[in-house]
Order: sequence, then C-alpha cells, then structure tokens
Amino acid sequence: MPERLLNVLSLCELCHCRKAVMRRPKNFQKLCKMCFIYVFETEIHNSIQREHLFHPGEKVAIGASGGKDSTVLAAVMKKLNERYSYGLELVLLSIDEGIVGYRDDSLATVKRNQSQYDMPLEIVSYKDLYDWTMDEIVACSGIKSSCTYCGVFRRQALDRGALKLGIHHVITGHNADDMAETVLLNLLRGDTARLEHSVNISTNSVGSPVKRSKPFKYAYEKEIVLYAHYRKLDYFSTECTYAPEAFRGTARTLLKNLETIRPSCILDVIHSGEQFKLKSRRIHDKEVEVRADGSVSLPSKDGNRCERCGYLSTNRICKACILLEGLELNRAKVQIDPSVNDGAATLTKTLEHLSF
Ligand SMILES: Nc1ncnc2c1ncn2[C@@H]1O[C@H](COP(=O)(O)OP(=O)(O)OP(=O)(O)O)[C@@H](O)[C@H]1O
Repeated sequence: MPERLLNVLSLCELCHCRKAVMRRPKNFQKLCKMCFIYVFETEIHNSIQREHLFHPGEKVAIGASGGKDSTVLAAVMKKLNERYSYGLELVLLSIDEGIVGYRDDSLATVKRNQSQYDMPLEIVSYKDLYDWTMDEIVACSGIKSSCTYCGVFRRQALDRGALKLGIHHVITGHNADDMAETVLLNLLRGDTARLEHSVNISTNSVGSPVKRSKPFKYAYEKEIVLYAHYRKLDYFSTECTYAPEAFRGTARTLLKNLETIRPSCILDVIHSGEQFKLKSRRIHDKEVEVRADGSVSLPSKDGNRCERCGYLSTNRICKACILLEGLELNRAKVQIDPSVNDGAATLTKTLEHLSF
C-alpha cells in the first residue's frame, strides 16, 4: 500500500489539515481519505458535465456485474445524482451469463447492492435469451473463444434488458485502464476501424436505440479499488472462471508494467486514441473505410433487423445469431461424436474477418 511510503508527518496536499493516508496512483498527490473520495467523485462529475452525458429526467441503467467497477459506479452515480440534482432515475441491470460458481455469487452481491443503494434491479439471462449458458457454450466450443461469445451476447443482452425496462441509456464501469488496453489491442491487431471509436465515452451501435456510456473513462483502476476500500463498498472480487483471452491478457500485463514506470501512460494512450482519425475515401460517391490490409468496407445501413431474431443489426443476420448457428451445429456434432469441438472456434475465426 502507498501508505507505507508516506512520511508519517505528511499533511494532505488539498486540505492541509488532515494526515495524508495515500498517494494518488494517477499523479502521486498525497491526500487524506476524505479529500481523495471528494476528488475522485468530482472528477467523474466533471467528465459527466463536460461530455453532457445525461439529461434531467433520464432513466439510466447501470450495467451491474457485482464487480468493483460497476459497484463503485452505482455508488458514485447515486451520490452525484443526489449532490448535483441530475434528476436521473437509476436502475441496476445485470446479465446472468450462466457461469456457476462465478456469476451466481456475483449476482448475490448485486442483490445486496440493490437494497444498499435503494435501486430497482433487473436480471436478464443468456439462458432465457439464447437458450445457452456460458458453461454450456464452453463445454461445447472450448474455452478459447469464450470471450468472443460472451462479449457479443452481453452487448445485445444489455440492450435488450434496457429496452424491456423502457430505458435507452446504459452506463458501464469500463475504466481508463480498460480503455487504454483496448486502444493498445486494436493497435496491435491493426484494427483501425475499431481503434477510432474505442475511446468514445458514449457509443451507439448502428441503428440501436440504446446509447452506452462510460463515466469512468478517465478513472484509474487502482483509484476505483481505493475508493471502494475507503468507502467499504460491498463488491465481488473473484476473476471470471474463463480467463481473458491470451492476447488481451498480455496487452493488460504490458500496460500494467508501463504504468509502474510512467503512471500517466494510461491517460497518454487514451489521448493518442482520441487523436486517431480513420483514413477514408470515396468510391461511387460513397465514403468507404480503408482497413489496415488495404481492403475497404462500405458504410452500413441504419435500422436493419436480423432476419432470424428480429433484433437490430447492420447485417442480414446479426452476430449473435451467427454465433448461435455455429453452436447449434456443434451441439448436434457433439451429441453424435463427443470428440468434435472445433466447429464453433472455426466459425469464430471466420467471424473475425467479417465486418459488422
Ligand atoms: N454480467 C454483467 N451484467 C451487467 N453488466 C455487466 C456484466 N458484466 C460486465 N458488465 C458491465 O461491463 C463493465 C465492464 O465489464 P468487464 O467484465 O470488462 O470488467 P470488470 O473490470 O470486471 O468490471 P466489474 O469490476 O464491474 O465487474 C462492468 O463494469 C459492467 O458495467
């Protein structure tokens, strides 16, 4: 803990009267507990104001996983909504991916948060939406592509859950470390199309009526943990049973190592991402995107619906339905020959080359 490094006689550099108990991971400023809590909250408020994230009377769903980020998000949003009279109606929205021993425990935390923060809670499950749990998906297609399935299904599940509640704005606990990690990943993969949008504080999938925002875009993960610690928040701290994909994990480690040498590198990477503008050119009078490999993609149409599930999609069949098709094929094969389990992984690889 940074406390050990502090001179016992140090005073808080903000209030100059209470004893400093920590150094801010972001800029090494020595602060007392009360000033740190206030500064952390104020910085989130400033991001919200600067980006005009909300409007009075808006109904907002907090993507609540029970983990540290979304628990702190719920706690801070409740406080700011009251302190600055945002006039928001806040609701907790949880997705049950169906991971026994992980999500069932974290959902128990969200249920406690529901009463601690006095917010309504809605739980939507993969089983109800897709007739698959993540445990079943991993048993069928292997652990390697689990993050691909989970990511696609969760994004859609959050949208569907919000719409069920008549909500058009979902906020998530993605923090500065997550944002910098995504910039780095997209850069390393040469995924320029995603790179340009990966640092947006608010996003709207094409044609989707649900806006997604990240009020913690500039908040360091370490500070989120400290905030939860000082406010003694009740959160679930176990890692997902299905570890993050190897490449993302390596990018995360690289970033953490860089942060120890240069703490500002997290914000610097985000800043670099913000300055990135995609090269585009016009073909047949239409703006096209030029990918890293020189290939081009045409802009997608707004408001299309998936022919299978009827959900909003820029393609004829949405990404979730394509994944489900692979799973169903695999389920049939697994039922005949239990040694077959690479069909869905192959499909995932094919999907990586498609533009959505
Ligand atoms: N099962 C879920 N239900 C609802 N929202 C979720 C769920 N999983 C993730 N989210 C949302 O997406 C954000 C990022 O999730 P991710 O799993 O990438 O990160 P995390 O750092 O583990 O977040 P957390 O600490 O909140 O669990 C979360 O903060 C939360 O807002």
